[in-house]
Amino acid sequence: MLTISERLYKAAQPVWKECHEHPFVKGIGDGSLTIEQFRFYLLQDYLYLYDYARVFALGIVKSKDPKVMQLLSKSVDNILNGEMKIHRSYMERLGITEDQVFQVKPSLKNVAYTNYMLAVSHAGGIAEVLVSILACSWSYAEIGQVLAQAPGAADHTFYGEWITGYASPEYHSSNQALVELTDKLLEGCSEETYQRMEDIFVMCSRFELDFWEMSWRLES
Ligand SMILES: Cc1ncc(CO)c(N)n1
Repeated sequence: MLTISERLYKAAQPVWKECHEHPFVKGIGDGSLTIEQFRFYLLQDYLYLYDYARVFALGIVKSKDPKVMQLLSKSVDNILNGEMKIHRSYMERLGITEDQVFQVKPSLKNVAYTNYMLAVSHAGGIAEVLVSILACSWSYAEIGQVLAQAPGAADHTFYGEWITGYASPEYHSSNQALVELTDKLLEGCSEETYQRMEDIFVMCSRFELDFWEMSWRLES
């Protein structure tokens, strides 16, 4: 019998495969991505991450389990003060200040994605919150790992830092904790509930693909 997370993973495979094959993702891996495209992505992703952190914070509000609250508050800290260090480091390298990022308007697809996660999480319970963040976290952990396996990719002078960040044991283990928590929260759930979760997971995976595509095309 598959666990809930294994079922979700399987359901999203066609979309994840497209993410792995996307020229933006491949371009980070082989260093062929233009700095202009990466810069566009970086600014949009920086704005994205503040809302992403808000979704985790909503999970703290929705949870009654102190252990879950602790895990989610650690995740909020990991995003705002860990993951975003990668972005801040690239901003420094590219001469972009935080004030300048906040003058950038979030793109249509960026807003659509974060508003979807926030709406699902506001309307739902802790399980909806977890599942709506899981595709983001898990797909990045997998992309980081896959890209880091290519010889020299993690040592690339520009994209190496991004790859190393998402391939790190810290990122892997914080994602693993989210996968395990999702399984725990949804263990033995009804088929109806599972289907609702699958819809959320697949929708977020499609938004992930859209985010790569939007960044590739500089679509604001
Ligand atoms: C769009 C997007 N999805 C997921 C992650 C991983 O946190 C990220 N940084 N950006």
